[in-house]
Amino acid sequence: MDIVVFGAGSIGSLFGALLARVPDHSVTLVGREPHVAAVRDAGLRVTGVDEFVVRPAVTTDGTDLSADLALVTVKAFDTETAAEELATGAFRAVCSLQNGMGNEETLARHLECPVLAGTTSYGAVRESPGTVAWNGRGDVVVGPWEPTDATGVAEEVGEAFAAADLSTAVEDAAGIRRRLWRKLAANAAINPTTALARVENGALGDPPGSDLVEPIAREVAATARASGVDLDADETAAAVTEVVDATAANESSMYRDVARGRRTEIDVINGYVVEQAREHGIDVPTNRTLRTLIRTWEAARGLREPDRS
Ligand SMILES: NC(=O)C1=CN([C@@H]2O[C@H](COP(=O)(O)OP(=O)(O)OC[C@H]3O[C@@H](n4cnc5c(N)ncnc54)[C@H](O)[C@@H]3O)[C@@H](O)[C@H]2O)C=CC1
Ligand SMILES: CC(C)(CO)C(=O)C(=O)O
Repeated sequence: MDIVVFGAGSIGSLFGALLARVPDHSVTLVGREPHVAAVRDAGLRVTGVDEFVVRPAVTTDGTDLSADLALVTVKAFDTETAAEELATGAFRAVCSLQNGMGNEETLARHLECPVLAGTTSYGAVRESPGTVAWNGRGDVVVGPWEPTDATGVAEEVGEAFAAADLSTAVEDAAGIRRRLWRKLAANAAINPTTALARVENGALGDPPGSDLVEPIAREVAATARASGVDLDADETAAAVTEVVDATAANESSMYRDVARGRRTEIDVINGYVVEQAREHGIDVPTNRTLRTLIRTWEAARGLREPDRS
């Protein structure tokens, strides 16, 4: 399969490298300098879980590309620009592997090809130009964003991932939405709390940290149900606790963003929960407080405009 990976940062570089190992796949990474120059000069080095070097095609120009699949791996606040650039090319399908919600709607607004949603628990950090650290093996799930199209394409993408030895599952549209909401619950509970308390995920496994996990997860589950996605509150809270335990040694992505003074994905995580809850007349005070705290930090650091609404 011909695959463009749009956003050759941490997870994009890892997926690009794993897919590029398959002789039948042809991979093009779209990224920024100096990473692109380093990959062009010496290849893309993977360290950690497995160590290898691949030589995918690489470019800084995301326009006028064509492939069977475009994998979108930019941070959520860059999805709009990515979609605009991808819309100048031609793809059989585009698939987001991003965290948070709303990325698929943004892609569908700009692109005519079928949009797939994806979620992954693989872990990666791009440590230096040309090198990505593969920190954790996980799984990847894909499915069509809309119920009416793309089931066949989702199966093909699943096969392309499986050929790269990625642990892959394919869901229908209802199934992938449930998966995304479940991941959203984990991100809503873990990311802002660990970022604000400056702790690894495992600190939420016991009181007082664990006291926050349940109310956040329950608010997300209630919002999901109001949005037509059947998430049981007890199961969701238990699933989030499992993620806390499984990733106990991790610094969450939001903790890393805040520690490095970078903008976070708060808008598509707790921000999304607050917006959806408001539409359905549900109160989500814990999510609202966390969203506002992280937004306050971003505004104070000049990473976002102050909210006037
Ligand atoms: N890193 C991880 O282990 C995981 C990340 N995710 C999600 O995947 C998404 C990406 O995360 P990371 O890879 O950690 O972020 P990252 O910041 O390391 O990578 C994104 C890359 O996209 C590049 N980019 C953005 N716009 C571009 C454009 N127009 N043209 C070329 N390059 C562009 C950026 O320069 C950056 O290198 C996020 O939504 C994140 O939550 C999901 C699962 C695991
Ligand atoms: C699941 C979790 C919380 C693992 O760290 C994650 O996805 C993130 O850090 O963004």
